[in-house]
Amino acid sequence: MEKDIEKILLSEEEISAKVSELGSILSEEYAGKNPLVICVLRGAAPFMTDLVRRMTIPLEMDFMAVSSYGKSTQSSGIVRIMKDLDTSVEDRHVLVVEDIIDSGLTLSYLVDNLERRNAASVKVVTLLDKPARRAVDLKPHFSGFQIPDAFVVGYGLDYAEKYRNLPYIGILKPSVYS
Ligand SMILES: O=P(O)(O)OC[C@H]1O[C@H](OP(=O)(O)OP(=O)(O)O)[C@H](O)[C@@H]1O
Ligand SMILES: Nc1nc2[nH]cnc2c(=O)[nH]1
Repeated sequence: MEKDIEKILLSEEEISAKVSELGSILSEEYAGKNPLVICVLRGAAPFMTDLVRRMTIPLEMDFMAVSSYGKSTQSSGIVRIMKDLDTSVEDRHVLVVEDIIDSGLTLSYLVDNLERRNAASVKVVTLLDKPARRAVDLKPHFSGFQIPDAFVVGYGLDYAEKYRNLPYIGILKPSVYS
């Protein structure tokens, strides 16, 4: 896998420090609220499992899987729920955990969907934010790193289901996907 990486953008240590910082911020934000922390499968799984272990308050976890049509390295904007929550979000404080916001289309659909289910609040934490490519007006409430407009893999992020288990986040060599 290493030979396909052009450059390491965020090291394991940098990611770990940021996850701890976000965990502290979110523990304060959600103290006494027993939030429902939702992982958007599959990319957000490593971030979610590390993040909740840096949160020091009672919380619940659930998982959703969505699929964007026609996606390889670009979003199409059409989102379908492949696996729904097992928990009702009605009157719950919901925190959606994402690995990356790119066009924003996936999250804009998800936030809207969860708000319609009468959640008490819906907020978003993303590890990575790529604002250069936003197609909708969506800003995460909590964000780890803003990154440049490049295709990144590792720490949950894949290309064709590969590289999710890299412990760091790197920029993929364009020759791998072009
Ligand atoms: O802001 P957007 O342009 O909508 O892109 C962001 C979405 O793309 C990735 O998921 P992907 O559909 O690749 O699924 P995965 O998490 O299973 O890899 C990522 O995990 C976000 O959910
Ligand atoms: N793996 C990966 N998935 C994405 N989905 C949206 N942007 C990206 C990206 O840069 N890398």
